Amino acid sequence: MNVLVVFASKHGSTQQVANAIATALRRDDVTVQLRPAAHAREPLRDWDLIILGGALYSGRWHRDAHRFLRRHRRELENVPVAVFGMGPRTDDEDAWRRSRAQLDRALAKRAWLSQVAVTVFGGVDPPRRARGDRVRRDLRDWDVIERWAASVLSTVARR
Ligand SMILES: Cc1cc2nc3c(=O)[nH]c(=O)nc-3n(C[C@H](O)[C@H](O)[C@H](O)COP(=O)(O)O)c2cc1C
Repeated sequence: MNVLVVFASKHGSTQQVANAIATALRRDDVTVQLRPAAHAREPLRDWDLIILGGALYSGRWHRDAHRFLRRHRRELENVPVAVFGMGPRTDDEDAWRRSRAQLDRALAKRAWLSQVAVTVFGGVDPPRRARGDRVRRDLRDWDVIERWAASVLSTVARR
């Protein structure tokens, strides 16, 4: 299976998640390419699955993720796409629900997308310049991320 993992990241945490997904898929003998959304400009051909992840900022999904979907709309209509957003930095239900609602709102404009999975992963505080600041919060759960990648793969393999 050929999988393209595309990410839209500002401070790198979404890129790290995309990287972990690519690594997990490769362990399953999947051929994976990993690209920043802003550089994924060539026509999309021969992908069995595309995984698109983007950070949420101020209620909006990263614009490179939106641009990727706009730019490739025609080609994406027939490819299964799994989507993830990043992410709440406090582990409470409201924060998770808010982030999920933001991602759902972003995707509502893309009814044509063949979504096979949509999820939100925990986020990470941006790097701080000032010393002595409190510890960066990191709500990423790498087991959850790997399990999600595996479940997406089996969903697509069953189709
Ligand atoms: C200024 C700012 C605004 C943010 N707004 C949101 C938001 O509206 N919804 C959300 O789920 N996460 C929000 N986040 C959390 C980011 O999505 C999280 O930090 C993520 O890990 C950033 O990804 P990146 O490191 O790939 O840029 C915000 C973070 C910052 C610093």
